[in-house]
Amino acid sequence: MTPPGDGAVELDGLVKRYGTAKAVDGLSLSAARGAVTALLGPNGAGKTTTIEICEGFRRADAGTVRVLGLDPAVDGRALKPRVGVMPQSGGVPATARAGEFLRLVASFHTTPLDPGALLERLGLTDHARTPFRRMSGGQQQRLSLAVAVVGRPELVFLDEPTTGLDPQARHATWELIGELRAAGVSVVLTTHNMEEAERLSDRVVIMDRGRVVAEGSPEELTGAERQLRFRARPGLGLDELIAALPAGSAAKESPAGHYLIEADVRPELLATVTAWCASHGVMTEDLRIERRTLEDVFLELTGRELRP
Ligand SMILES: Nc1ncnc2c1ncn2[C@@H]1O[C@H](COP(=O)(O)OP(=O)(O)OP(=O)(O)O)[C@@H](O)[C@H]1O
Repeated sequence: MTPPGDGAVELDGLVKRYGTAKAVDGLSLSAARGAVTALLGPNGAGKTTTIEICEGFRRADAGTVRVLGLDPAVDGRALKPRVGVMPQSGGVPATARAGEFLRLVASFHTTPLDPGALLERLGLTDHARTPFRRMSGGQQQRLSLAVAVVGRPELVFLDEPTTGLDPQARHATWELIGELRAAGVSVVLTTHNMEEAERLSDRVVIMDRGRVVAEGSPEELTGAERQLRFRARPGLGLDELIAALPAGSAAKESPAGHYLIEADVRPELLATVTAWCASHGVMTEDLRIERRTLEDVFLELTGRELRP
């Protein structure tokens, strides 16, 4: 067990202003060693700014930053060989050829991964001789990921590692991140993809407007409760339905024709809802019982949707 305060990343009261706007507004978080921590939030939440401060690319205006116990603004040189960075875009010179560049980066490290094998598993073997600027966006992203991990870092920062990737490339990336974790590497990633956050992370830090609005394991955040969803004709009399449900149940229609029932979902509840629909001549579609999603959690906390 890592003692408190000895995480891979420890941020306390972090503030970053651009002009008069606060991109990061008193943010504190801890990312445990050997775990995957996701910073999840909508566009403009301050995720990239936070991660760039941790990488030493930007200076904070206030607060403390510790990365592997060091201050990236001061100890950049000591951190460089221990930390892998995948920026949101670029990070590789425009004319560099994928294979050569990856081998070059590998040569700076004492026990690198095999660059050829890494290209292979990220589906880049056929593009090993392609200059970075001629690669597609998805290929560039995968090469940036390879560059971030080839030196077997203790900690990697991945800024939106799968945005824009096709499903196959996304799964290859997820698999690689899972293997990093299994090898004891600390991973801090940013995403607006809830599925990604839920599937990959030990801990999710939900950010909004430069602040942490919630954090915990995906299970802690979404809770054990189930909810019932179905589609049916718009404008059902929900007050009447709620009256038929156990006390404390809630039901809403949003958008039109999409219904959500938040209640203690047991077989009796299901029977009550379907019986109520039958007695009102309502044909339901897509009736399903599901756990709350991180999207629901975000909506509840901020009143806004996570999706851009
Ligand atoms: N160099 C900059 N100059 C001025 N404002 C900036 C700069 N970089 C970011 N911002 C602003 O700071 C806020 C936070 O941006 P940031 O890129 O950190 O958010 P993000 O959560 O990573 O968003 P996204 O998901 O869109 O990448 C935004 O309002 C953005 O417009």
